[in-house]
Amino acid sequence: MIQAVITDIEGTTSDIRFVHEVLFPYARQRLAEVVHRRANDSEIAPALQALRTEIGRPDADGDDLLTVLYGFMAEDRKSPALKTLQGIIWRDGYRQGDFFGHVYDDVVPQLTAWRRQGVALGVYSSGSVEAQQLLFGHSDKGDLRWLFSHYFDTRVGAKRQSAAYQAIAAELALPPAAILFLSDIYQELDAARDAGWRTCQLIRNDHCASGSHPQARRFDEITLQEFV
Ligand SMILES: CSCCC(=O)C(=O)COP(=O)(O)O
Ligand SMILES: [Mg+2]
Repeated sequence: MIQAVITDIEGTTSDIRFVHEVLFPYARQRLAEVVHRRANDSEIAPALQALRTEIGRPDADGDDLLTVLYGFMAEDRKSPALKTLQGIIWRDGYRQGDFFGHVYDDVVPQLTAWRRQGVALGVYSSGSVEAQQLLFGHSDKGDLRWLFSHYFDTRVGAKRQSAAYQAIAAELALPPAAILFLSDIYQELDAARDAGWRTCQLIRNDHCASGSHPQARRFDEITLQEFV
C-alpha cells in the first residue's frame, strides 16, 4: 500500500515553460548583480564558496564564477550552488509579485484527496528546498505549502542516482515499496525503481521521452491502489 507520494516539480506539478521561460531568465538577468555587488552577503558568500569548491577553483574571482554560472545555466546543470543562488534571486521575484509559481489544475485536488486518505506528501526537485517552498508558497493556486510534510533537494543526492531515493526512504522511515515517485523524466524514475520505489511517469506534453514506467497525463489519472 502506498503511504507516501513524492513528486518532482518541473514537468510534473508545474509547466516546464514556467521554469525555463520565467524562472531561469529572471535569475540569469540578476546573477551578475548578486555575484559582484552582494558577494559578501551572509547567504551569498557561502554559495559562492561552495561553487569554488564544486569547480575545484578556490581562487576563482567574481568574473570567473559568473562565467561558470552562465555556462551551468545554459546546460541546465543541477549545480547545488547555482540552485541556491537561483532560489535567493527568485525570493525577490515572488515577494514582489513579479510572477506566481505555476501549478497544473489537476494537482491540488488530487494531492488534497491523497492527504485526506492519510498519505504523506513530499517534494523532490533539483531546485533548492527554499525555491520549492517559494514556488508552492506563492503559486497561482495560493499558498500550497500545507500540502507537503517533506521537501528534498540535491543535498540528499542527484535525482538520477538510486542512493538519493534510498536516503529519502530512510528519512521517511518507510519501506521503499510504500513510496510512489511522480516525475516526467524516466531516468529519475529508473533510479527510484532501482531503489525499490513505485513509479509513475507524468506525460504533460508530447516531448516527454517515454520509459518503461506506468504513465499518466494528469494527477487524477493516478490510482494509488494500482501500485501495490
Ligand atoms: C523548485 S522550482 C525550480 C526548478 C529547478 O530549478 C529545476 O532545476 C527543475 O528541477 P526538477 O528537479 O524539478 O525537474
Ligand atoms: Mg521534472
